[in-house]
Amino acid sequence: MTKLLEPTKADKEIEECLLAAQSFSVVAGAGSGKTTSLVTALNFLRDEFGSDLRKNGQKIVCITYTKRATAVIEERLGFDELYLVSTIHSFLWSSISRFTKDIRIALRDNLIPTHIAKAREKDNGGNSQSAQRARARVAELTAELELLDQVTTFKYDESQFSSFSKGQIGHDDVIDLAAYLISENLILQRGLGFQFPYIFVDEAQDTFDSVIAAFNTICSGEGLPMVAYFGDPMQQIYDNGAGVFDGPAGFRSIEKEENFRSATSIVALTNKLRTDIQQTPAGESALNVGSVLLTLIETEAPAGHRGRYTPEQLDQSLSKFDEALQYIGWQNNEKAKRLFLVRQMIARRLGFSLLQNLFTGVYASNKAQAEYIDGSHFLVKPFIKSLCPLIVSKQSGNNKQIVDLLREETPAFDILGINKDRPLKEMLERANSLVNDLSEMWAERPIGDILRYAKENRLCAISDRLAATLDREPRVEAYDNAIHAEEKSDWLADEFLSMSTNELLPYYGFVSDHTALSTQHGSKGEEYEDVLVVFDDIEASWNMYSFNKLLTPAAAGDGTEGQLARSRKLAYVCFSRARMNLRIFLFCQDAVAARAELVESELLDSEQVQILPSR
Ligand SMILES: Nc1ncnc2c1ncn2[C@@H]1O[C@H](COP(=O)(O)OP(=O)(O)OP(=O)(O)O)[C@@H](O)[C@H]1O
Repeated sequence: MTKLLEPTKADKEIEECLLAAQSFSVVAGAGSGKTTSLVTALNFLRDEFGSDLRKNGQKIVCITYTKRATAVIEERLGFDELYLVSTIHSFLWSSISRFTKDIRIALRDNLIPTHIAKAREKDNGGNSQSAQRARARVAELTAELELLDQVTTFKYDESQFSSFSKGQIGHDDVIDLAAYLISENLILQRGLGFQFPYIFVDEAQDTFDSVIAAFNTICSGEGLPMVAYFGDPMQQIYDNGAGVFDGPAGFRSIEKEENFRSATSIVALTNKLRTDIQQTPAGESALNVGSVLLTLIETEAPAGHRGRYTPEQLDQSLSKFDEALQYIGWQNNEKAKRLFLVRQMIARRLGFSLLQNLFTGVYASNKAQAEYIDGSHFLVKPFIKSLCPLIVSKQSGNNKQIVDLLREETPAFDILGINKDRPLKEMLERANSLVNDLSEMWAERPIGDILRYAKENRLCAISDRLAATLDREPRVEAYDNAIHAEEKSDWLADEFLSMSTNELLPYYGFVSDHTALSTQHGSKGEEYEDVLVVFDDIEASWNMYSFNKLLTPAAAGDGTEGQLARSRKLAYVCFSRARMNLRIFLFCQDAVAARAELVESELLDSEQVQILPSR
């Protein structure tokens, strides 16, 4: 059912800007309907100027922060080719990738020398590890610089790191490279400005400064092209973000003061976390008080290494979490989204800690880690795409789904594939017997055996890299980072293949977004009826944040400016995801003192703060 949208003053102002081809920035808090206004504006442009734009072969570009947001907006626009909805990385790369010569010059004259200068700053000439690493990095980059002329094409395949001499541009470098090329190259500016006369940027607070500057340069003249930013400085939760996102000279700043998402008690809390914008509940949500409740969970002072819990203390803290869930009556609230600072906290609760440790440990490169997080790493991909869904279907007795999965993902069952002439009945029987065997092996055999079975019986697509890994002997040498750093993925694979399958289903559930657990950063842009935000600084063990110091500084001590700003913004993002009911768990060491401080600070009323009774 489509929601009835209330007309807002901001939408009127946006229309005026679009008709006058004037750039603008919409600056507004959480739940104010920025994304909604963005989609409304894109539809308005289609109605007003769509046919002319189509005739000229021009498109409206809309930059989103995540691929998920891209999909949502594309759908809301009816997959119309008038729009190019894209993440910033793909948009920038598609804009510059043809300019091989210019890319080479930019790398030679700007990007690589900048990297070299940065590495030199870390070299004090001494023998410390960081100085040695910095010198090695300078040498590596200098060698890359010399090989640059031999590169015939440059590519960006979403990998995090660049290998310039192989023509590979990494995630962060794409941004710097494109921003540099656009701001230096008038032809590129004009070309982009003609092709995309309207540039829309959602979540502008987390868009890189250099990109905002580049878009502003493209749109610096009178009339089209124009740029429209939508964002909230308070929701800047990634350090690369601009925070502020003014348009080019002459832009109009548009504000929205409504909050259409959250019930009034939640808006009252989020208003207290900021002073720049104060929201008024609006629309249907203004009719609900909803509820906010913070539960203080007292734990012992950490007795482990570097201020962490000992394993026993960690167990205690996990069981207190379960007790607190019972205490607030949410142990069976399946729809409540539970937000945690770090993935390891989720892994512990869902049961994939060993996998999490492996893919964030010494054998995992940053690339391996990133691919593990999105499920695309060559070792885990067959499980995410085929084997876990097959086991889940088998467990729930869904035979039709088994056949569908096999047809979609497996060469041997493809209706146009090698077995296309075999009778259907025979294929179904074969599918059944293979999945039965798979399911029996699953409980007993290590991951390596499962993959070999899947490979032999063509149960899923197996990449060449995985096939080679399955065929080689395990490495017998003890891992030595000084010698084996380049080949560490062998040790990663060997350990993975020897593990049991126990943790694969919970990991698959999390990666496929089938669980109610999410990272706090990952909740950005989303909304849920009920939200539980979990703050345990000790378990999270991420010093960049301290929610105890943010919320109860007298009890927990003063945080650094950075810690407090980051924690405040993330808390704001998390709290503002809730439509109706917000629950917060704050682990602390002196619950009575923390409660008194919280109430005195007037962030929450006394009936909104409770202490988990000790057993
Ligand atoms: N004009 C409106 N009338 C009624 N409901 C609205 C209106 N605008 C937005 N909403 C509703 O309010 C909620 C929040 O909207 P939206 O996600 O667009 O806000 P946002 O500002 O982008 O949020 P955030 O910055 O927190 O991610 C959605 O459920 C949306 O349907």
